[in-house]
Amino acid sequence: MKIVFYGAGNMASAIFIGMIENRVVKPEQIYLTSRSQKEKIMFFRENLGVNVSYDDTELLDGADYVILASKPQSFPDVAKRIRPHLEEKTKIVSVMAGTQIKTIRRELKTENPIARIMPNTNAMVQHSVSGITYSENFPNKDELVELMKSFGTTVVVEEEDEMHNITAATGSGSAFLYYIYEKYAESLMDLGFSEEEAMFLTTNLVIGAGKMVEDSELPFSQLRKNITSKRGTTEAGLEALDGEGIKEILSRTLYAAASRSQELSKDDADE
Ligand SMILES: NC(=O)C1=CN([C@@H]2O[C@H](COP(=O)(O)OP(=O)(O)OC[C@H]3O[C@@H](n4cnc5c(N)ncnc54)[C@H](OP(=O)(O)O)[C@@H]3O)[C@@H](O)[C@H]2O)C=CC1
Ligand SMILES: O=C(O)[C@@H]1CCC=N1
Repeated sequence: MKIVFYGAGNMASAIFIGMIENRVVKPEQIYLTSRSQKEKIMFFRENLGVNVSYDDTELLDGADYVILASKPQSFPDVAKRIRPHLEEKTKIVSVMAGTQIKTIRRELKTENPIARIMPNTNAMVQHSVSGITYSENFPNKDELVELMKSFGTTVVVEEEDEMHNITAATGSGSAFLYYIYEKYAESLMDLGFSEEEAMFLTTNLVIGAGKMVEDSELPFSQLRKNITSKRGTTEAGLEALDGEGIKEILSRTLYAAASRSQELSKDDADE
């Protein structure tokens, strides 16, 4: 199998590192290209043993999958590179937020099978939860799902439009959680901890809570209740959090992200 990544940035590298670490593909089956940051992809060649090239003929010759992993705004340039060399057998898989299958088809001027996936950077530790949707002519869907299992779990989305919500929930989702961790650590500093202490406490709290969520069969609400004593410290803190409208804040956050995905799909949809 030959898998070619157009773009080797944060998301692509999380995917191919996850694939290689899980031994689902061999490094020599992976080809990387980028726009200009050659040193970065040479680093991957030296450290992982993947192939690197800027020759589109060589890259696309016999490719089974082409992964579109640039920013949506760079896609027209990527499409120009791919278009003249795309073979009929090559399946196209896009990780780009918002960019619709019909837009990819139009830019690449192709009837080739296209899938859109929406992973997250937890792919690097094989814990992405990724949405996936396919064009009608996509063959052997199981093969792609198996490949994706190497970097986490997958959720098949029947309607492409549902990808907007998946993008908000999981594509962007870990960034929202990291931001909460950041603010938690900053608030510990307000309480009087040093930066080092605040980072140490927050990091271990997050790791421990993650393991509890993984190992325990209890819902989040029960895990919370198990910590909350009547008229105790946790109850006091939770009342303050609820008073600030934590649920509404998170709803607005997710709504803003999903709306941006919709806007991105309109930007490129009908020009
Ligand atoms: N980051 C994330 O958590 C997630 C990102 N996504 C999607 O993944 C995509 C990439 O995001 P991310 O990895 O964060 O972005 P990065 O900026 O980290 O990476 C973008 C990559 O695209 C390359 N690129 C740009 N233009 C071209 C070109 N003409 N030919 C070949 N390669 C090109 C860049 O090369 P160079 O470095 O040389 O400029 C770079 O390697 C986006 O579409 C985003 O919506 C989806 C889910 C999660
Ligand atoms: O911020 C973005 O647009 C991309 C898509 C999901 C995560 N990162």
